[in-house]
Amino acid sequence: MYMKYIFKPSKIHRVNFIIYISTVSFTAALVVLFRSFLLELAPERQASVALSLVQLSVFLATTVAFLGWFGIKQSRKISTEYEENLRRLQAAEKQTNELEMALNAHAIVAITDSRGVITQVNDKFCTISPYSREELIGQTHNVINSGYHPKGFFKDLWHTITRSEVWSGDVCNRAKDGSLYWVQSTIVPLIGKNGKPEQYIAIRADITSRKEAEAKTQYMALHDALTGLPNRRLMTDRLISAISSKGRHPGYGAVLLMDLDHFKEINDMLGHGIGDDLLVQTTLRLSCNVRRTDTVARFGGDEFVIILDNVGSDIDSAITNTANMGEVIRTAVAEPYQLGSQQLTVTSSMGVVLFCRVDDDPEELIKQADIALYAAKEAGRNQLFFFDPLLQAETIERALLVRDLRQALEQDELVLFYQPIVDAQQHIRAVEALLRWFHPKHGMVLPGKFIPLAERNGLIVPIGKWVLETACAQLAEWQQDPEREALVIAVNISARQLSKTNFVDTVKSVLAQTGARADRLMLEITESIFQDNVNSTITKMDALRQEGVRFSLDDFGTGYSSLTYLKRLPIDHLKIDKSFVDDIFEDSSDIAIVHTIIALAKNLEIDIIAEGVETCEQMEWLQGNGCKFFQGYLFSHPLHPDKLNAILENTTLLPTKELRSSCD
Ligand SMILES: Nc1nc2c(ncn2[C@@H]2O[C@@H]3COP(=O)(O)O[C@H]4[C@@H](O)[C@H](n5cnc6c(=O)[nH]c(N)nc65)O[C@@H]4COP(=O)(O)O[C@H]3[C@H]2O)c(=O)[nH]1
Repeated sequence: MYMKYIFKPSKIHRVNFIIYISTVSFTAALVVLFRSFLLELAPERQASVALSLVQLSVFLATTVAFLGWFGIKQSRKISTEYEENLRRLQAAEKQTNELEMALNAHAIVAITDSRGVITQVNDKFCTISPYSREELIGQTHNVINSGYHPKGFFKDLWHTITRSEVWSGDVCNRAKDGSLYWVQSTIVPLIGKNGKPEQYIAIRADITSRKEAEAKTQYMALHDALTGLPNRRLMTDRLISAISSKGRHPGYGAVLLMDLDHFKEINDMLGHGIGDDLLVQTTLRLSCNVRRTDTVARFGGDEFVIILDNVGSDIDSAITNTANMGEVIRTAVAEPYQLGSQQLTVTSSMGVVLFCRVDDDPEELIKQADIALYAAKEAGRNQLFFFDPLLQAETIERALLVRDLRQALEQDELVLFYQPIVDAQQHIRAVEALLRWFHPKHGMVLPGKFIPLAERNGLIVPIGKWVLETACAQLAEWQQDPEREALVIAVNISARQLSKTNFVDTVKSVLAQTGARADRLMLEITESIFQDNVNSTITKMDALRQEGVRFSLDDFGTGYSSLTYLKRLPIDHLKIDKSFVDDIFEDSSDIAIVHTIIALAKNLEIDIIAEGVETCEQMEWLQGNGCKFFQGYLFSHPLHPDKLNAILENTTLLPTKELRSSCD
């Protein structure tokens, strides 16, 4: 196409050559012609004509010379221009080839006619699709339509390119083997003579891996890494849409907040690997026991949120259906788990709240479900509680109490009271350390109100350590006085404290720091301690017993049956719970239990302490049946340390003369 703008140099040389030859021939012909012309002239005219001819010849020769010089100059100029153009052309061709190669190496290219029928594709298109060229040409792009995009997407695309505008966007296509791939596509219309697009060139880049990475990042931002369940963020989104759907589909939905009972202990005792395994297995059970439209999400730790869509059109059916679904979940979770080499049974507690209004607040619903869950836990776990507005006030009160309890230690608001434990002669042989909290606003708070709260949030560990330090400091003081040095202090130890791996070291270091004798310290544990990891508990007890520390088992017979463990337990005393003592004259089965406990203790050579003795009759009956030690209001209420020390100043005999005489 460039040929019309330039001459070929060979042609120019040929023209110049012809001009030269013609000029020389023409001059030679003139000379011959002039010569014959001169010869025919009269001799006297020959000189003047010859001069004129010479002048003409000089003029002609000059003209020819000038023409020749000009011709050469022009031809050189044309030749230089030609070479320059040729060089440019070759560079342009090279660049075009390189661009084409680069385009083919990186882009998927297709050319279609104005109807979208494919007329050309490059190799890349065939590789990615992977259809052959023959299979593609003559087809429209429908052949790779993935169905991923809504119809409007391609409508917009066509609308843009038929208006002769360039369209760009990300498109998901389906390959011949059915897999999906993503391309970043630019479609350029080629405008024909009529001013309308007559072809389209689609240039695309494969962005499948980028899209996959984006999808993975998005998945990770919205899902829990361990279980793969929707996380708190996605759960909130789902809850928002479930609430807003109530405008279109009236009726009730439910939010169920579930957690595993004693998960923390399992994690602490069996390790985080087992804990994780338990969460994954729980996830499977939850997912298998909800409907496809429901959402199971991990809220954090061992807490799961289940959004139950459409649980009923009226409140009664919603409550019944939700309770049934909750029961299915609770039962599924309670099936034994195989965790590594061990089998474990874990129960769950659930708090439920129903919603039916489009303006329900998702955060508030979760808070209410949490309040209901808290209530389910308080009521003994392994059950489902519906949210009740009355619960809310109680929960707020408890939350405030926990806030204050955190400061109670620092603010010196805790005091250790002591309740005497006497022998049959009412000599004080030991005292039980019982915690009292003097709240600046509420006055004295009993442990029944704050110990369970402290257990729940772990505050019992620092509080328990303070109790141990205070009791041991008291022991060390009594050790200086021969009258009181034989006294023993019983300290309540919670399961949470005992589960700590450093429990033995903590007790030993408190004994060392205070200088208290180990054999004057009695640790009171309850049967609940044996729910988990009995072997580790026994090992810790053995280690402390070797130091001289004694153990008593509190609330015996009220909770988990530890009869099987009783034989293995390194305990020195068994405490008969107040509830049995209360009923020894009322309930024949309680009498039988007390008889059995006493007989059991005798066999195992363990001393019995009867707790909650309030009457002389109770004491006489217990004494008559082999009980040696007694604790209860009959002898003394728990006493402030000053009061106790005042009593113990002179004697360890309780100064309750009236009591003794009334019992005599
Ligand atoms: N009605 C009646 N009650 C009697 C009688 N004799 C004793 N009691 C009460 O029965 C409870 C005996 O303590 P517990 O079984 O160890 O039960 C304790 C113990 O489990 C826990 N507790 C108290 N102090 C501590 C502590 O320092 N650490 C831990 N972990 N728990 C503690 O709180 C529970 C309740 O303690 P308190 O309220 O002091 O209640 C005490 C005591 O005041 C009686 O004759 N009649």
